[in-house]
Amino acid sequence: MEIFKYLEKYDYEQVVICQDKESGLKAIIAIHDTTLGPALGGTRMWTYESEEAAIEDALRLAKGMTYKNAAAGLNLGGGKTVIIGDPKKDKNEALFRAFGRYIQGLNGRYITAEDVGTTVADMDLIHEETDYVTGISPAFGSSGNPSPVTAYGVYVGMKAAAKAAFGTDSLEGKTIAVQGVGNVAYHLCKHLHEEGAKLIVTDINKEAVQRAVDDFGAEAVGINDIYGVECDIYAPCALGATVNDDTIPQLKAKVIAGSANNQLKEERHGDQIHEMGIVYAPDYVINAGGVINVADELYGYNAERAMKKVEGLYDTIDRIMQISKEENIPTYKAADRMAEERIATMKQSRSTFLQNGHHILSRRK
Ligand SMILES: NC(=O)c1ccc[n+]([C@@H]2O[C@H](COP(=O)([O-])OP(=O)(O)OC[C@H]3O[C@@H](n4cnc5c(N)ncnc54)[C@H](O)[C@@H]3O)[C@@H](O)[C@H]2O)c1
Ligand SMILES: CC(C)C[C@H](N)C(=O)O
Repeated sequence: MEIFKYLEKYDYEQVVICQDKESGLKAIIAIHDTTLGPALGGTRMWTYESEEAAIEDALRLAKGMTYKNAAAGLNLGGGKTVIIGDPKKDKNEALFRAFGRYIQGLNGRYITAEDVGTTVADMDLIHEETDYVTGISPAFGSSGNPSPVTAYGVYVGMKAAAKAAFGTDSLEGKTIAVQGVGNVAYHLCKHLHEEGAKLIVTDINKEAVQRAVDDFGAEAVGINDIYGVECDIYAPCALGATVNDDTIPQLKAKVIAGSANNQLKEERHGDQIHEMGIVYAPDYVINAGGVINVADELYGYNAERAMKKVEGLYDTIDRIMQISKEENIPTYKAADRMAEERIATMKQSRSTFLQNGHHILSRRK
């Protein structure tokens, strides 16, 4: 990867490579765009095939957060961190505290939270070194684990997508194929089960699968069988790029709606599913519940206010579906336009110089 060429192409602001020999910290903080406010995005801990793969993931995820935060109406820019390591084996106190010190060094340009492989306990360790972290323990007045809220947002967004495909937003009797039943998808399955949906699940973690089978009567299938199962909705809730050349021909679902980030391997896959008549709920719109929830901490956390905003994801997805239908454009394009227009408008309106400029962090004590 020619890093500066890539940064220039997608207009990234900053990439910070963090190393701490004693604790084993190897992290990449990517800040994509801070037009709307400080970059807020989670920290992923994962075993990457190569350093290049880790940098690429951080960059793609950071750009996704710019669009997610903009489309969700938040006054926040986009950033993300990846920590290279095995979340089961490589975590230690010093690692997260060293990472917290790097975040503190950015002086509010980047705020972190949970993502795949990190937990509230990890955020609490980061919090020992910096205030620029959300999703810490509720005992600190924080919102805690964002996953159940993300799941609720995916649930209401899925209903709006179902309305576009089936003419009703009821999920009762619908068959939903859930890929990955981790933190978000477990709670999503709970909502779907309660509404009377039939669940088909898969996961590389056998215990996670068994929990869904036991708790929700889900049917378990093999890792690669999930794409081709007879179902109404495919819910990608593991990692990204699962809508691709290999999987699209297998899909029987009429709707794609799940929590994973970067579901389309490439944009052309979004065009392809649109032409096939598959209704796609854009990933960064439907999965914004968690960031909406943690962002509320910056105003002094109020669960009721945050949940009301998360419920609004139904209307946002509904609006995207309408634009897509009226203009016959893929839903991902309708969502991108919505996000880009907000950033462009705010860039214009915030360009006036203010000696005492106000921003979202001004309210923090
Ligand atoms: N946690 C949040 O609040 C949040 C918010 C927005 C988006 N997301 C995104 O949603 C997705 C899930 O997040 P999470 O927090 O639930 O993570 P998680 O790690 O708890 O769950 C992911 C699950 O996917 C499984 N998995 C990994 N690779 C798989 C594969 N190839 N096939 C099947 N299963 C596989 C894992 O074993 C795990 O159980 C991620 O893409 C994340 O970025 C999460
Ligand atoms: C800020 C976090 C809740 C971010 C979350 N992992 C996401 O991808 O939206």
